Amino acid sequence: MSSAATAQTLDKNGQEIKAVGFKRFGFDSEVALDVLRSLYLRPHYAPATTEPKDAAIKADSEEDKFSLFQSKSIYYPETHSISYTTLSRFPPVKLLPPSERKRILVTGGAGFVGSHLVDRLMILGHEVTVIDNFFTGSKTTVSHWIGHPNFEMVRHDVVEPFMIECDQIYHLACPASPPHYQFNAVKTIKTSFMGTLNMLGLAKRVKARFLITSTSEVYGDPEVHPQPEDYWGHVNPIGPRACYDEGKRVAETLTYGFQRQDGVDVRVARIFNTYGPRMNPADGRVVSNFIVQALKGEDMTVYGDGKQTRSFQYIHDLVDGLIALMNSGESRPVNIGNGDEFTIGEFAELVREIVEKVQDEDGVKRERRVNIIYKPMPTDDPQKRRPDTTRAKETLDWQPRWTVRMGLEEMVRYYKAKMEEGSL
Ligand SMILES: O=C(O)[C@H]1O[C@H](OP(=O)(O)OP(=O)(O)OC[C@H]2O[C@@H](n3ccc(=O)[nH]c3=O)[C@H](O)[C@@H]2O)[C@H](O)[C@@H](O)[C@@H]1O
Repeated sequence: MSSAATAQTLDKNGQEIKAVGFKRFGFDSEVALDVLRSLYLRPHYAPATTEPKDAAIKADSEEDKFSLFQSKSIYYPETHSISYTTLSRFPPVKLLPPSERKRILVTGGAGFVGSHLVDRLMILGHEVTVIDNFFTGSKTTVSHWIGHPNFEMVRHDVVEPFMIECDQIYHLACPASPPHYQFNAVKTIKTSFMGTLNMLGLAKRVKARFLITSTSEVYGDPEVHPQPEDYWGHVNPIGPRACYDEGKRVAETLTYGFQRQDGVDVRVARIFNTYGPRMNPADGRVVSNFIVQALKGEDMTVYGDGKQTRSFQYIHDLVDGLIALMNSGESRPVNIGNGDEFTIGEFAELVREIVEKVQDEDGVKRERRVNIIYKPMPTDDPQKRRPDTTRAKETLDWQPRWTVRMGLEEMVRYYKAKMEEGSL
């Protein structure tokens, strides 16, 4: 077994990360990292720390203890079939007094970002309702909460109105990876426009605070570097990415329209490239592609000459930023991203090195070192991207803590365990 279970996760200042989140703006979002890990990493990488008190259900082994809080899928290669398990016991959640317990709606809550946000809000003791149409999201990302009294999941497409009493709305629903959002461009822009209109209408009606996850893509192929929030962007309105970029731009316009006209309490997060466990391996984005390719021993595909840049943020930093923004008084757009910028060529080499490190720790023999190969550049692919996060630092007191290396190591372990189970 790997030594990774005991490996330390160090932040950008070399301090160990034991918990994520913080108490800020009257909202406590702090959760022990091992508790979160017990919801997505397998036992040999992250033993669960929470011991059940009841002797009758006390687990015999690390493996049993761990599986108390995580649903599993077991793959049977002979019949190419899969068996899903459900939990008989839920991860412990905080007992909040009713005055502090919020009713929170998360649209797109079964997606990659949504599921991590849901984990955090649930552990913190809030009542969470997820709506998702499962186009890119999956029930497996939140299956460990299904049946919990504080949790509800509804199959619903945000292009149709939805009614619920709630205090806060995190509006995440929209396909976000270029191959997915270009698959049905009309549906993507419809989701951004109609979905945001419906959720803003709901926020207005029930007087909920509304947060939309916008994107760095509103800056298009930027002529200003790094990108501050007051940069208006450089977007091709008729190109293949426009359904997403312009969709999110109009969603922001709607959001501020409801604020000005109807007094809706709004928050706008512009999220920069984010990665982490539960990213769909077939997502098509660069981090999942590179890790899966390297783990499978396949060539890693760099598009173009690999000189374009991106700045990668780990999922836990993003969730910290989203929760801080939601509970703050900042209603202007806020960039949430990590300023560590890489060329895609450099990034391919870093991912390859980290995959090899994790394989070596686990005693995996490689047949060969994977190659990095070059493929045509997609149309309108932005040449550079790095967030200016001064506003988030000043108004939210938020800064990313995870190094790209630390986040990548964890994500590699997550995908590797999935591959060993046969579910990837
Ligand atoms: O996160 C963001 O800020 C936004 O950017 C992403 O778009 P993009 O930056 O193009 O993300 P990727 O598809 O991961 O591509 C990053 C870079 O890697 C390249 N790439 C991608 C995949 C691959 O296999 N190889 C490769 O070289 C792409 O051409 C691009 O230059 C997503 O579209 C959005 O969800 C998101 O809002």
